[in-house]
Formats: sequence, C-alpha cells, structure tokens
Amino acid sequence: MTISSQEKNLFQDISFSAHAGELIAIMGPSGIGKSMLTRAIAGFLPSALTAQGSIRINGSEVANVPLIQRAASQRPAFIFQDALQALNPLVSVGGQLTLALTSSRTRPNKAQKQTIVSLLEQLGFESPKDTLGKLPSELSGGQRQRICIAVGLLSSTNLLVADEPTSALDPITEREILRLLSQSVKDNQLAGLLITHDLHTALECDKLLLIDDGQMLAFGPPKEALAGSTHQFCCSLRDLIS
Ligand SMILES: Nc1ncnc2c1ncn2[C@@H]1O[C@H](COP(=O)(O)OP(=O)(O)OP(=O)(O)O)[C@@H](O)[C@H]1O
Repeated sequence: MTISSQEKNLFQDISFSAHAGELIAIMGPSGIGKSMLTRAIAGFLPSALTAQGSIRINGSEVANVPLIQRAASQRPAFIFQDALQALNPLVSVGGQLTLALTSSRTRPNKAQKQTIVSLLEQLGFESPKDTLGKLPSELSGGQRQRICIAVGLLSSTNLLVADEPTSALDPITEREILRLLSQSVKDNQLAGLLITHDLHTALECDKLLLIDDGQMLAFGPPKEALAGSTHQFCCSLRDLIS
C-alpha cells in the first residue's frame, strides 16, 4: 500500500499480513505516519490523503472504502490514545456496550446483559453492574480503555487497532491494559495492530512492523525484525536493548 497527499508520498510499498490471534506492534519515529497507516486500514483517512494498493480484511478489498460504507466484518474496532474520543460522552457504558453487541439501542435481553457483565468481569471490573449505569466521564482513564476493548470484543469485527492506547495512563495501568489487549487478541482469535513507542511493549508482541523514511524497514517476529535492518532507526532501537 502507498499513502500520499498531493504534495508527497507518506509511505510507499508497505505490505504485511495480520493473522488471527496475532498482535503486531507498529513502531517508527514520531510524525512518520503510523496513525495514517492504521486510519487507511480502518477507512477514515483524512480527505487530503489517499491510499493506493490493496487492503484486504477477511478476504474483501477495502482500500479507500470509508468505514461507514463497510460491512460490519470489515470495520476494525479502533482504540485511541484518549478513550473519551471513542466513547459517546452522553450515553451510559451499558448503552454503548449494548449497541456494540446488538447494533441497536433497544434494552438488552437477559442473555445479552449477562454476556456484557461477564465480559466486564473478565476485563477486571469489580462491580460490572454498577459500571453499566455510568457515563464515560465517571470512569478513570484505564477503565475507559477497558470499555473500549469491551466495545471491540462485542462488535463483530476480527481486527482490533490500538493507536498508543496507554500513553495517557500510569505504568501499572498501562501494563494491565496491554496484558488485556494481548489476551483478548489471543482468546478471541482477532488480528491486532498496536502503535507503540515503547520497545519493551513491542518486544512482547508477536510481530513488529518498523517504518521510517516513507518505507517499511522490517516486519517479522520482533527480535528478527530489529536485527533485519541496518537503518538508523533500527540501530538506535537495538542499542536500547544491547
Ligand atoms: N489531516 C491531514 N491531512 C493531511 N496530512 C496529514 C493529516 N494528518 C496527518 N497528516 C500527515 O501525516 C503525517 C503523519 O502523521 P501521523 O499522525 O500518522 O504520524 P505518527 O507516526 O502516528 O506520529 P506520532 O508518533 O507522533 O503519533 C503528518 O506529519 C502529516 O504530514
């Protein structure tokens, strides 16, 4: 895939596959275009940018198909840096989770409510039933990110995209959210993309995609990817762990 504006190519010839149950870390210097890459995949690239080439989700071609025009199975769940961006501030947590599960605003039936409550328990909420009645603003940053993970798991997607989901969290909550993300990808056989600036986080992922200077530097199991390029960015990362 190539992403470009009228003035320049942001990237050229990026090509990789994400498989079920696999969490892929995406690393590259700040401003290089990691968010734009995932936005192209998700179908909400800014209008000034276009993607050429192929993006296939579950076998269907979706390059330049806006998110809103895609079938549910071609819409990735997206987890942002700031969960408040992703959640509707005026709708209760229960309302948002019901919408993700049923695609409707009607009250959940008993079985649906149990599905939601069980998921919140798995994601570490101590009082899931109380949480359902709260607005996003009444939760902590870490709790909001866990609700975003829950929204992703309840929707019919099998691609989860997380853009620096822990950058606003303390280190303990950060570890917990990353553990939940990785576990959720494995347990639900999703493909996961995680943009991160943290090398230790990237090393714990199944694969690492390294990008700089408008190109893909390396892709593969993290240590192999890091060893596989002589580009300055990769050398600097290698120095951090040697
Ligand atoms: N709305 C837009 N219209 C046109 N070009 C844009 C737009 N938003 C971003 N860009 C271009 O995309 C480039 C990369 O931005 P992006 O946010 O993807 O970088 P990033 O690698 O995710 O950065 P960071 O690590 O700092 O979050 C920007 O430097 C800019 O040139």
